Amino acid sequence: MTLRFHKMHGLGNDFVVIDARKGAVALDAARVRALADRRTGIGCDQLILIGPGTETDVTMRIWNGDGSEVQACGNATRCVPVLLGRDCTIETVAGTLHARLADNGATVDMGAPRFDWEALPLAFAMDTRRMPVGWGLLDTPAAVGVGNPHLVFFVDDPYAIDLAAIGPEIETDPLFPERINVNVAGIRSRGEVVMRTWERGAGLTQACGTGACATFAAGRRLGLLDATVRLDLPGGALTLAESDDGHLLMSGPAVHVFSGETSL
Ligand SMILES: N[C@@H](CCC[C@H](N)C(=O)O)C(=O)O
Repeated sequence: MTLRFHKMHGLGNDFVVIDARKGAVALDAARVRALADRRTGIGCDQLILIGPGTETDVTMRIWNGDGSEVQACGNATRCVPVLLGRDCTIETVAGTLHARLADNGATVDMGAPRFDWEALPLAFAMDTRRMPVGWGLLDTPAAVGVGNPHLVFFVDDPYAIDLAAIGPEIETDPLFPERINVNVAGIRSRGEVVMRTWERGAGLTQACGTGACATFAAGRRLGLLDATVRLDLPGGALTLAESDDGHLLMSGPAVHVFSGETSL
């Protein structure tokens, strides 16, 4: 049976998007890995399954390329209104998100960040503002939940960090029972940040929307950033703004590249 898909990306963080609003699609970790494989499959960082909503326009489920299902995906959330061609509400396991079309992409209300250690989770209680832990050259991170868990290290030069080497060690540290996404960020001014991400279940990506959200939220919590910030990721720039009620509003591009069919 052939499976129709859409290939999309947000700043090079790429997705296979399956629209199952008109008919259920069976997915498991093995099929996700097969579809995500960049040599024998279609290839993507994450696989996104869109379904019919009851209280919302649609539902969205997210799997990393390693087959792990996760709670949030910022760049993919911007792809949904682009695919639908309209503003929409999206139900995810992390809650309801509001997305609206904007110039060449979308703006998404990603909700309020979480800072409590149990929400991430961490294996035991700890100050998540400046954690008393370190790995190699990286230490004293902040931890932030934006539907999924993130660690944020503020460093002088994010491109001087061998993230491909240290990322997997941190991702799988026993301190993080559900693993964790790892962000390194350099603050250029109160309105500009340069950052990179080692993603849980996907590795180094060109961009991580929830990573940008977490970095912005951590910087705001530490009094280092203004209420609207440009974040420069390897694949391009996102704008993060804090709403009056403390929500994270993320704006940036989202692109439909092609559609196709597969027998995988
Ligand atoms: N690239 C996504 C994040 C996808 C999930 C993440 N790797 C996790 O495991 O939590 C984004 O743009 O937020």
